[in-house]
Amino acid sequence: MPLLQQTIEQIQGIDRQIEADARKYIDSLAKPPQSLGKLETLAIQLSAITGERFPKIDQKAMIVMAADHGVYEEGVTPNPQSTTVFQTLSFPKGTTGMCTIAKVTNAKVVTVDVGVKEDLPPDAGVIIKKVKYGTDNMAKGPAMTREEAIRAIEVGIEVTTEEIKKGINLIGTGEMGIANTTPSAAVLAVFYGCDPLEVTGFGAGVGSGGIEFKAEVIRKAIELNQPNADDPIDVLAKVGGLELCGMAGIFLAAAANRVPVVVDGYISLVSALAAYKLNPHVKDYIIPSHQSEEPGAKIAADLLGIEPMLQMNMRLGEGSGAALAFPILDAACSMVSNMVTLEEAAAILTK
Ligand SMILES: Cc1cc2ncn([C@H]3O[C@H](COP(=O)(O)O)[C@@H](O)[C@H]3O)c2cc1C
Ligand SMILES: O=C(O)c1cccnc1
Repeated sequence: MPLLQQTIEQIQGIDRQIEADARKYIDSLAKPPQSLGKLETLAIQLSAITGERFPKIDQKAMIVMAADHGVYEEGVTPNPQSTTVFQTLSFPKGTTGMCTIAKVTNAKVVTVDVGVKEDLPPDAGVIIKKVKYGTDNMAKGPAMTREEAIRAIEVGIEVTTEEIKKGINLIGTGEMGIANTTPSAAVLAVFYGCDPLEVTGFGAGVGSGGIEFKAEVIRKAIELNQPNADDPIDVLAKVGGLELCGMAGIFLAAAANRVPVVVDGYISLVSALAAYKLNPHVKDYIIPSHQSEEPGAKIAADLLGIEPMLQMNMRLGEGSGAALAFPILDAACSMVSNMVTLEEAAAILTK
């Protein structure tokens, strides 16, 4: 069976019994019920995902998918496309914004070239799994073929499965790809069935035509390619991006292997939504992080039914918000592992 199909079929819902047991145990700790708020919900979700009352997330990885976009030539961003290359090469050095946040919890950074326009040096610490040299311009035709989209999703599955085999027990999703808020908005507009302007934002900067022009390019691409909203792979292939596919693969592989996966901002959320449409159980394995400033991020999170927990006015991408959620997850695990129960605490009196 092809890898994508096999992975989709492997995904099952989380264990509701363990979830209920975890709730009961956390309620028995020395605190008023639910007084640790979202730390409790996170701990319960981690237990239900892993099947462990005391979940371990001591081997963390940020997986970054990097790729370029043919739609760049329409002028949707003022940033040079070469930014994708130098930023991608900076991840293994640990010097990007996300990397500096990931360092706080000693998270490993795994960088994957799934479709950067140029050949990267083989010794740069980037995993080279290039499906093609950037997408084609979706304003002139499909961004990629269905086969290429499937291959890019499989790259995400392969890399993630490999990391899990090596012992990684917490994953965060990240991306790098100049112009990728444009396909993100296109994919979301198709899934949500709205006018692109509603989900188009500033990204890392807009060209001289502003957000209206960016939305017009997206409108044109959707009209031309007619993606089928009920077929997530068709949508990703026609108006998506290679790193969006790669990240969808990360979500699928994490869920298939019962490993928690923290979703970053707008671009990651759109990929998560595509993976969710391939198997709705994926949602159980997704842990929210921050509320990106991009207007579409809220819509994507609502469609997924998850609530971002951090309001930090961030709009960088790269996985920065996901990495920022890692210490909070550590706190949730510490709470379950180290707190005494109310009964144990009260026993001090009788000693
Ligand atoms: C220096 C720099 C570093 C970045 N790191 C992430 N992004 C972010 O910006 C891009 C998306 O925005 P747009 O669609 O407007 O191009 C992605 O690469 C995203 O990760 C960056 C952008 C820049 C310029
Ligand atoms: O929220 C994001 O993922 C985002 C927002 C702006 C630019 N790049 C990424």
